[in-house]
Amino acid sequence: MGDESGGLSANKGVAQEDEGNTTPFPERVQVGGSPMFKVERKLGKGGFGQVFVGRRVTGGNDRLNGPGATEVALKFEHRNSKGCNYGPPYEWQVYNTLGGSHGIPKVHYKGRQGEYYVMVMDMLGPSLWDVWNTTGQAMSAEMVACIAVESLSILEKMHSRGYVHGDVKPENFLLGQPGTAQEKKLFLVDLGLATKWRDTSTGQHVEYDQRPDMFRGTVRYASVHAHLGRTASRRDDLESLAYTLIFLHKGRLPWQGYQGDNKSYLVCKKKMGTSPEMLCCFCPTPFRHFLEFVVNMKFDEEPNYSKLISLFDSVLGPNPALRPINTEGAQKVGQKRGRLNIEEEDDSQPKKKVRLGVPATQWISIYNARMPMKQRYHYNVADGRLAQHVERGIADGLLISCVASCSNLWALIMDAGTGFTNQVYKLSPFFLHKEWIMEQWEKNYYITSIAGVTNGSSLVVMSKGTQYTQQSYKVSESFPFKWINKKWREGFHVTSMATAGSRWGVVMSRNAGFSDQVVELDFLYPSEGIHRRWDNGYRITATAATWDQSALILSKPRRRPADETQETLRTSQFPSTHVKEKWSKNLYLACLCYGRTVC
Ligand SMILES: Nc1ncnc2c1ncn2[C@@H]1O[C@H](COP(=O)(O)OP(=O)(O)OP(=O)(O)O)[C@@H](O)[C@H]1O
Repeated sequence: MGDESGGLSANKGVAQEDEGNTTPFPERVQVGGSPMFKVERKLGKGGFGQVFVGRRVTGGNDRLNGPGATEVALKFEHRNSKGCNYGPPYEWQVYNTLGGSHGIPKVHYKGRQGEYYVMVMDMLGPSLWDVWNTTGQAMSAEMVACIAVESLSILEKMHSRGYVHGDVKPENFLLGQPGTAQEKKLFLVDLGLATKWRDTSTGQHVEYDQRPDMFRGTVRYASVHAHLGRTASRRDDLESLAYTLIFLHKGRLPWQGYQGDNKSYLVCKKKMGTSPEMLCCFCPTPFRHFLEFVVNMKFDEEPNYSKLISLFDSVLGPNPALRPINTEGAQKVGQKRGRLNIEEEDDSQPKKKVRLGVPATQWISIYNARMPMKQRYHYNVADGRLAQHVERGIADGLLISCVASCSNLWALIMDAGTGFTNQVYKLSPFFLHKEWIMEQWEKNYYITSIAGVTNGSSLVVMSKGTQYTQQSYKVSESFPFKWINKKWREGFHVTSMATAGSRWGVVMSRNAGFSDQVVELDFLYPSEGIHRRWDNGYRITATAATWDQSALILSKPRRRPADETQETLRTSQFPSTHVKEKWSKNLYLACLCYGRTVC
C-alpha cells in the first residue's frame, strides 16, 4: 500500500507474502471447540493478518452475531509471522480483556490450525476508509461528528480497562454489517498495537520514556509523541482520532505525499509546524477545539471524555435516531456528563499552548550548583579572536569547559573547575576533523566539548585528565539514536554533542561517570520530558539543537553530587546578565546550545 491508501502500520510492515510464506489458507476451519467454517471471500488484509468470511458448515442457526452465527470473520495469522514469535498473536490477549465490550467485536473461538493462528469473530461491515472512498472521499461534518462522539465513547471504555489502542485510523473503525440492525454501529478493530497505560498490579500510570527510534502506528495518523518514540498514553489515541476526523471531513491531511527513508521525520515536522487553526480551516469550530485540547495534553492526563464529546453537540443532528452513525455509547457518557457538570467547570487555568506554527530559535543554557569557582564566558567570537580568549583564560588558570555557536560565531565557557590537566583545541573547516582527533587520541587527549556551524566548520576541544577510557563519535544527517542505543549497550555514554546545520555530531565515552542515560528529542523544548526525568534523578549533561529539533541528554551520575540543583534558561539573546545572576547563587554554566525551542 502506498501513502495514498493510508499506509500500513509500522512494526507490522512485513505481510505474509513478503516473508516468502506461501502456505495456502485452509478451506475449512475448526478451532478451539468451534463449529466447522468454510473459508470464503477475503474481507481484508493488514500488516499482520488476513481476514476472510467464514460460513458455518453444520447447524447454523441463522444468527447474525454470536457463537452460533452463520457468517463470521476469520482472522488468520501465520505462525511464522512477526507477531507470533512467542506463540499466539499478542492481539489475542488484548481481545481476551476487551472483546465484546462497547464498540469492540466479540471473539468467539480461537486456536491454531496447521500453520495458522485463527480467531473467529463477529462479522462486521465496511471500514470508515471504505465508506470515505465510496462517498466521494469527503464526509459531511455531521457524519464525522457522529464518528467523533461514538469513537470517543469507545476509546473511553477501552482506556478505562487500562489499554490504549495505538493505531487509531479510518481503516480500523468498522461499521456493522449492511442491511442489519448493526449497520450504523461503530466498532474499533485491530488490537495488535494496543498497550497498557496503567499497570495492572499497581494501578499506577506506566512510566514515561522516550526512545526516538521506536515508532509504532501509522505515519499519517500517528501522534507527534508516537513519532518521537514516547511511551504511548491516552492522549495519543485522541490525537490520532483528531487526525482521523479531519481526514474524513477534509479528504486530505497536509503531510500526505512524503516518501523516502525520512518520511516519518518529515511528517512529524509538518504536524508540529501546522497549527490547529491551519489544519482545521474549512472544518466546524469543534474540530479545532478538539485538536487544540488533545495536542496540549500531558503524558498522564486523564482525558475529560464527556467534555470532549460535548464539543461536538452543535454539529450533531438533534434526533439521535436519524443520525448516520449510532451515538448510543456517547449518549450514555452524555448522561454521566449531566451529573458531572458542576465539578467540571475548571477551565479557569489556561494551558500553555504548543504548536502555534511559529518556529523560534533560542539559546538553551543549563546551570549546575557547584562550589564557588571562577568561570568566564565569551560569545559572538569570530574565528580570528578565539585564540586570544583561550590564551588569556589559560594564563588565568582556566580551561574550556563548554563551546557552542550561533550564526557562525562561537561561544566559549572557561572555568577553573574542569579537573583537566591539559587541553588542545582545533578550529577546522570540517565537522568533525577526523585526522586531528585521531592524532590527539594517540596522545591520550579525549574530546570534552564540540561545536559546529552551518557552513560545516567545527571547534573541537580535547583534554587530558578526564576519567574517560575510550571514546567514539558519529556524525549523521539525523539524530543518531540507533547508534547511541548500540553504544549504551557497550558501556559508552554521550559526553558531548553539537550540530552543524542539520547534521548532528555525538561523542560517546567509556567510564563517563554515569550509571544511566536517556534522550529527550523534540521539535520544541521538551519541558514535560525534562521535568519527568528530573523527578527520576536525571540531570541534563549535553544539549544540541538544529533549526528543527532540540536534543537533550540526561544522565544519572554514578556519584550523586551534594547539591543536585540544576536550572535551565531559554533566551533569544546570549544570557549574559542571567549568567552573572546565577553565579551569585553558585550556579555555573554547564551546557549551552542555540537552536529550535518553540513551535
Ligand atoms: N470482524 C471483521 N469483520 C469484517 N471485516 C473485518 C473484520 N476484522 C477485520 N476486517 C477487515 O480486515 C482488515 C484487516 O484487519 P485487521 O486490521 O484486524 O488486521 P491487521 O493485520 O492487524 O491490520 P493492520 O495492518 O491494519 O493493523 C480490516 O481493515 C477490515 O477491512
